[in-house]
Amino acid sequence: MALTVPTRKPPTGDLAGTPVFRVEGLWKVFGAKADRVPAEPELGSLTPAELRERTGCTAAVRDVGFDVRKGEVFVVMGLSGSGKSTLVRCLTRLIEPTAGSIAIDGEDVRAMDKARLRELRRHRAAMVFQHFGLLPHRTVLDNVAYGLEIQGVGKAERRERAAEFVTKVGLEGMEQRRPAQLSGGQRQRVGLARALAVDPEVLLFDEPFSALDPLIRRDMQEEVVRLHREESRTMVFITHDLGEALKLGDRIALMRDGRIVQLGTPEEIVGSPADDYVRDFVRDVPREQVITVRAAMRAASAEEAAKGPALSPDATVSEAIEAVARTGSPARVMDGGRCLGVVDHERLLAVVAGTEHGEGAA
Ligand SMILES: Nc1ncnc2c1ncn2[C@@H]1O[C@H](COP(=O)(O)OP(=O)(O)OP(=O)(O)O)[C@@H](O)[C@H]1O
Repeated sequence: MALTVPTRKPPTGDLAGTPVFRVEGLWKVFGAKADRVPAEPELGSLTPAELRERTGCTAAVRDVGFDVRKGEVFVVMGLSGSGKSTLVRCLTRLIEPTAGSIAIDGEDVRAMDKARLRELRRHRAAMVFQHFGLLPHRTVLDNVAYGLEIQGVGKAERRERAAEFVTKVGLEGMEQRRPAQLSGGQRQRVGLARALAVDPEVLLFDEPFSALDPLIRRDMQEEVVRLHREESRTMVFITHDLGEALKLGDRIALMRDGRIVQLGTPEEIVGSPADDYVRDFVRDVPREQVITVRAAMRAASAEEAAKGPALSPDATVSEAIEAVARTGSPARVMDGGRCLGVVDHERLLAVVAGTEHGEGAA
């Protein structure tokens, strides 16, 4: 699998740890007797097929809980039918949850009235769909301005803001074109600019790039990483593509049959799969491109701590292999002036082979 995972720092300072969304005990069950399923533990523990047989219901989301932290890209990943879209649509009640709680910035989403919900979807948590719903008779600029128009922003201001975001997504010079005069990737950029222009606190992406050819898709992924870096906007991103999840996600929730089977950083998911299902899922991932030297290092002797190439703790094993091969000596993992540990040939090969214990050094 061709994959490059950019080394990214987790959000720090004010951004770290503050939840935008907090979800607890969330269920979405489709079917006539939906309410019974979360209420009766015996039903909740059945397999999807057993549940369908016993009750005629489908539990698309089953007892899910997680936080989306401010400034992170939170990826919801899983195979088709695992419940990703249902889960993300429940966040703004595009689908009504059956049970559980959802809060945005501490406010109870399930208690919101219609007006408040409209405000939530327009201003606070905007959804970017795979087919962006561009208006064919409008120009690029007017399509981008459309979300602002709905918000009641005046014409001069919305044109100015729209122009700014057209430039931001790299479509300068195409303001007067219509959607039919654009490539698929350019249309996606218009949709992205439209979502960004309304300046929502959170952007929710539902597999926005799955219809694109691989090169344009990579372009758009890089665009999202860049926009995220520039703006630190909180993003929830649905995908069934593991490579995309690893590339974009600060954290990934891996779903199966409506449950989250593991929630963690790309490194945690690849380095310490929670069960055989996850292990199988990530089996073909080049581990050296995801696992960092912080996880791969061992304690350094006094002599090792004094010399050798220096790496940041967030450097990947792949980068370390290059440094060690170049110099022929173990690489030091440095945090400021402090040596946290070293990685040598043996440790690095163990990661590539998947036989390391990943305990790191103190
Ligand atoms: N309106 C509905 N009525 C009944 N069952 C539904 C409904 N919507 C979704 N489901 C079922 O809920 C489960 C989860 O569907 P969901 O669309 O959330 O999965 P997904 O992971 O987003 O899949 P995909 O990647 O194919 O979009 C599936 O079994 C699906 O058939």
